[in-house]
Amino acid sequence: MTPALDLAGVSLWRWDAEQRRERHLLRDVDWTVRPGEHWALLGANGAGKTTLMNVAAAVHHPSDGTADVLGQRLGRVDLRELRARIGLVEARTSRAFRQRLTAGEVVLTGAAGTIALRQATVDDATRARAATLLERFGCAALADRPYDACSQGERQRVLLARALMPRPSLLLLDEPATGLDLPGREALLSAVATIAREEPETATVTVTHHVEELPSSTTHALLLRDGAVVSAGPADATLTGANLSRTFATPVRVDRVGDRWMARAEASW
Ligand SMILES: Nc1ncnc2c1ncn2[C@@H]1O[C@H](COP(=O)(O)OP(=O)(O)OP(=O)(O)O)[C@@H](O)[C@H]1O
Repeated sequence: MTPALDLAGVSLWRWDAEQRRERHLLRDVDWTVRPGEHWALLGANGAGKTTLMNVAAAVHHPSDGTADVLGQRLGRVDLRELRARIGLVEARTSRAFRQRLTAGEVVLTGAAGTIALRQATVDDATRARAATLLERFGCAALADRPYDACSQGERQRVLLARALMPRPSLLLLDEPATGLDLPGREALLSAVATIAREEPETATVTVTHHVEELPSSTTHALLLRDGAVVSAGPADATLTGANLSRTFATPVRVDRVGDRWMARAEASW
């Protein structure tokens, strides 16, 4: 089975004009994500999570090493075609919908991966899929509501439905629960767990700072610090107090609560 993601020795650096030297954002990252796996990507602010997601989303090329996304080697393929097979939910996507689209129309734009909607190009099958996805995430009643008028939590679920329109093989969620209240967060996490159940071949990666924001479907985790992998592998073996303490450079205790995780800083006094 072709991995959804296969990164070997991936490093990425950028020229830092202030310091007048190259700055490493990723260092020698090895990472394999297989179809049907659901990864958590955790790290402190500035650890390189978004940079790594941008490699996975075929947005950035590594400066060194190789990155195969859905079996295609970055640097050798048409990125637009590859990106069409990847679902991406990030804050930037939400901000892009400034025009007056309804939530249902925002989902429809996912079919072509555009921001604007060309109604004339939308066929009945596309409309039916959009309706099914809205229903699946408890958003059927929002279909005709202006997207701008939806709550933050509703918008995130609408964006999840949008990302699934082209039946992506790889779904990338960059801090999907940020800014959501408790019911909003739980509704989102349950939507992500539903994807894991109903689209068994789809691989997902969820970026977060908080283990409490990981869906119950999480199977694996990769912990990043200063652009380097601290630990990666099956979730229960990776999301340990010792590993998270190294990742966040502070003593952390982790508890498994049912099918979720909870972490808190160990008192240091
Ligand atoms: N184009 C760039 N040029 C120089 N430095 C960059 C560039 N893009 C990102 N960085 C730096 O690389 C580091 C990693 O950034 P990245 O956004 O990947 O971290 P992150 O783990 O997603 O952080 P956060 O949790 O705060 O979103 C940061 O220190 C950031 O300032």
